[in-house]
Amino acid sequence: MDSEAIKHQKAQVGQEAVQYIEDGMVIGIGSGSTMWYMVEALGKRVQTGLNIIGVPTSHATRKHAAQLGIPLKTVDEVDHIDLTIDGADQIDVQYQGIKGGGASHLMEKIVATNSTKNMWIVDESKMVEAFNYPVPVEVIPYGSRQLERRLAQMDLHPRLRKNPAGEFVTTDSNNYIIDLYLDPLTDPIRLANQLNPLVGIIEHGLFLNMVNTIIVQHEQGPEVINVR
Ligand SMILES: O=C(CO)[C@H](O)[C@H](O)COP(=O)(O)O
Repeated sequence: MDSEAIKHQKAQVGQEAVQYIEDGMVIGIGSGSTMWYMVEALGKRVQTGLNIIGVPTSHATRKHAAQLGIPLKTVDEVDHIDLTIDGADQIDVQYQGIKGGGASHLMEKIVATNSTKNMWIVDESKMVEAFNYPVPVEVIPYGSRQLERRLAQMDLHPRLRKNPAGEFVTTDSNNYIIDLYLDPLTDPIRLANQLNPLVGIIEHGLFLNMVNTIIVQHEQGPEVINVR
């Protein structure tokens, strides 16, 4: 699929997802380019009378949603979140996900795990047999190069993420990202179990057994997968 077709599918699925938002809901609002379209569509519904509270998962999403007049609260200011809608980098055949390509997976995972339901919205290029996308790991800057060496010793092919200027990418929580280049990654649960005990890791981008509904946009239209 070329990049124009992918962009078109992201826009379509972003608009599609807004139909699932009902008056009175508290909505977790994910991050990334697919979610950008969803936020635009949600803004239009709010401007025509929809009454919701949004809980953004990144500074970028907060800024975008606020500009459109979407009422917002932080995850600590709400007592529940009815539904979180978010993008994903890849989804495998077990409906496990990799997130964090945009470096927002820590806040996204905190919002997701505090949500009654989670929905992912993706273009069809994101659906894969086995993951072949780098797994992002958010790490404390202190000791991050030692951690990178440790991950290399574990054959996890780590690389501290840098921006085009060659500086370490920092997250909204002022941490670094180490990407693990594992291709293919067939056992994400095993990888999560390897990463969880390591000191200095705050959160990895494996979102396991977490999604309730996936909307996959195809050329012919959206496909809704009810996972759990
Ligand atoms: O996890 C994320 C950000 O941390 C995004 O949901 C993921 O990277 C997908 O982004 P996009 O919609 O731009 O392809």
